[in-house]
Amino acid sequence: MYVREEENDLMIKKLRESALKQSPVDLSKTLFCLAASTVFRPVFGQSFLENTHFNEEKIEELVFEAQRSLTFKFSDLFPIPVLGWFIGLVSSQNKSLYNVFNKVDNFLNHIIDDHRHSKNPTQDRPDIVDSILDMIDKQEKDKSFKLTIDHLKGLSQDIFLAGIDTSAITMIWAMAELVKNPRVMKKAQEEIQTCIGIKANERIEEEDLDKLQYLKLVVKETLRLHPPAPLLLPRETMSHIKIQGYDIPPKTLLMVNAWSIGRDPKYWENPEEFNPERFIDSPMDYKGHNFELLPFGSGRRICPGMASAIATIEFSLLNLLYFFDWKLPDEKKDMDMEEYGDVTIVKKVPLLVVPILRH
Ligand code: HEM
Repeated sequence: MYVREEENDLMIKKLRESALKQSPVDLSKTLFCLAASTVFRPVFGQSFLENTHFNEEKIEELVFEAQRSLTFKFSDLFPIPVLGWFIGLVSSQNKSLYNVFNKVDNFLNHIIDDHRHSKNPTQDRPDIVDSILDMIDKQEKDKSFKLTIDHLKGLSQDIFLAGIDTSAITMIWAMAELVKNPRVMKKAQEEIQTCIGIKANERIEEEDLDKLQYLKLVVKETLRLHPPAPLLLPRETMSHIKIQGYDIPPKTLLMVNAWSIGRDPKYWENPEEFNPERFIDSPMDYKGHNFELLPFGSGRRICPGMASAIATIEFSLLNLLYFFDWKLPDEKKDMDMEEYGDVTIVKKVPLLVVPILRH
């Protein structure tokens, strides 16, 4: 069975208990944990979550702390590098960056130590860290390229910082939009009912996703309105360029505002409206070919995790909509859609909703 299926089964089991009690659940937390374990297990294995003090909550804290430290630095903004560095020093920006780097490095050391020394590896082993450690140990000495622990740490850090919260944020916004727009929720559930029906084994499988079209449009519309990385990742010009009459010298930091492009009335009709139907019969996709929709970036450095993220997001939404109806807690009148953040944009107020059992 796939990791994704196992993790969703676990999530549904816990949500069923809340549904029986008719108590609200913090879906923001639930979906962050789901995204964390779905990304972690194939790469780092389950055992370090069990063998060390790093649980999903600690990981969430570390991911957000590290991402906050990635926002603009004085050294990025001042043309004379030493001046930016000096302001960073007196404002203690350099110190906090150094502290976060140490925390992430300490976390990665834990993972590597756990893989090197754990006598009783639990499920999911060998995982990707095991495979790379094995390659490091067995590589020939005279090769010009040498794979090192630093390469392993770099790869792990990329996956850790780029792969977890982005998927979680998308699922959270998708569920918030669905609860806020009952027409869309109903239509997505009707499609599931028609195309999948009632599963005899009460389990959703990844293959079930192939039968659904509208759910995929819901995800696309969510990524238009709520790209998790609103400014993508910074780029630097390699040579002198001219954009719309502006001269841009080499080595200039450029940001692409995918958030505002996705809401630009020049390209989108009623841009603030959550309307997945806008993509019916439209060739527009998020794979980097249409510059009106760039949640994963474009070009050579487009997000390498796109296919995996989409599968995780679509599959979890399918599970949530197949097993439950969703409503706001009685005391709430409307869904709060306030956004927060810069490197990533999260839903500021946790998504508190009540699951009602369908199956
Ligand atoms: C909805 C989920 C996700 C979104 C919206 C997203 C978005 C992005 C964006 C905008 C970039 C920068 C691309 C550019 O500058 O053109 C990026 C880069 C990256 N993403 Fe994702 N991502 C997601 C999920 C993932 C996952 C699941 C992984 C890995 C498990 C991942 C790994 C990476 C890595 C390693 C990079 C850096 C690539 C490079 O610089 O060459 N991402 N992502």
